[in-house]
Amino acid sequence: MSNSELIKKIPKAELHLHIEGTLEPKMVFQLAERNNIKLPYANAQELAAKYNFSDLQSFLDLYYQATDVLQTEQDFFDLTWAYLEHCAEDNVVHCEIFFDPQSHTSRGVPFADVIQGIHKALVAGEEKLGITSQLILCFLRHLPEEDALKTWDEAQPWLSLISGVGLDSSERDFPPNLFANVFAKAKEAGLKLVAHAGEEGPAQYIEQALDILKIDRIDHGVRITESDELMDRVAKDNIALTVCPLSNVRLCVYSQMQEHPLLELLDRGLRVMINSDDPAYFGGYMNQNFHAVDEALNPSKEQIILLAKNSILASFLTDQEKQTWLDKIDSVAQSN
Ligand SMILES: Nc1ncnc2[nH]cnc12
Ligand SMILES: [Zn+2]
Repeated sequence: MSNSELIKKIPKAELHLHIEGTLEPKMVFQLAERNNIKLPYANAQELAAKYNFSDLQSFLDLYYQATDVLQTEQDFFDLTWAYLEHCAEDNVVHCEIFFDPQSHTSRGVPFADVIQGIHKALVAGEEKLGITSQLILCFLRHLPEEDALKTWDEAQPWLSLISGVGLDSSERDFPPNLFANVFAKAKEAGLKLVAHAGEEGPAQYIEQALDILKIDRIDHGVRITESDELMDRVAKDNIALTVCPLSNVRLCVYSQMQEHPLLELLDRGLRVMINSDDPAYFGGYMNQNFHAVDEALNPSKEQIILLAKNSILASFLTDQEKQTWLDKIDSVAQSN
């Protein structure tokens, strides 16, 4: 089997995916029309032509602007359903999805509409496509912790639909320790904890996220390469890094995919896997990320299999569910 076939056939989980980052230019225009919103672009091509980013902030400015078209429960349902169809195509069998409630509630969209739209699509995804999922509420770190605490209060009636909390948005100058209180509350409530750290920010932010926020999994984390000591610690403790190769290149963390440290991290024993982050903006969904890595870094079959296994191992599935998928991965890997 070629690497390309293996990538298509192998079951995998996606653990780093912002649902708002799946809003394709075409859907921006469809929703703008449905919701009577005037956009500052003539058409979807003109909007897509702006997707030329110099860093994280240049992307976030456009990303938050585009989310304005998401207004109703139906919009959130349609957005999530479209993503699940991509999962089905790419053999993503389980996904753990981020959503940013503050970017919607700040515009007057009720929290209930956001979460119910997403949740109903996830339920339909399991029924109709056999894809399992979990939901992770992300706090926006460019806003004060007070705002995150208000969002945490708003989330209380919906905690049964949420598996974890995360931390995203502008990383530089917004270290994890600013969010110690809200993460402590989420931990107390028994939720899983994740945080973007070491995407653009320094390796110390990864350390803070582990030591102060007590996170279970690191999002991005690629700047861990700056600290041998931290790499050893994270490998020893089996803390996973949800790496996003196309995102890192499109946001200029690396100037080209050939420079990406994914395989070095994997060979060093870190639990890394491939994710798409904001696929509508960065050039592709799960398998496009795998193919880009395959082309630039020339991984072995064993490395591709390990990346898929790590996606399952680092997920918040039960041990039994994990074992079922690991066995399926082995059987696909052994079939020629
Ligand atoms: N790559 C990313 N980093 C931080 N915040 C984000 N929000 C959406 N995508 C993000
Ligand atoms: Zn992200």
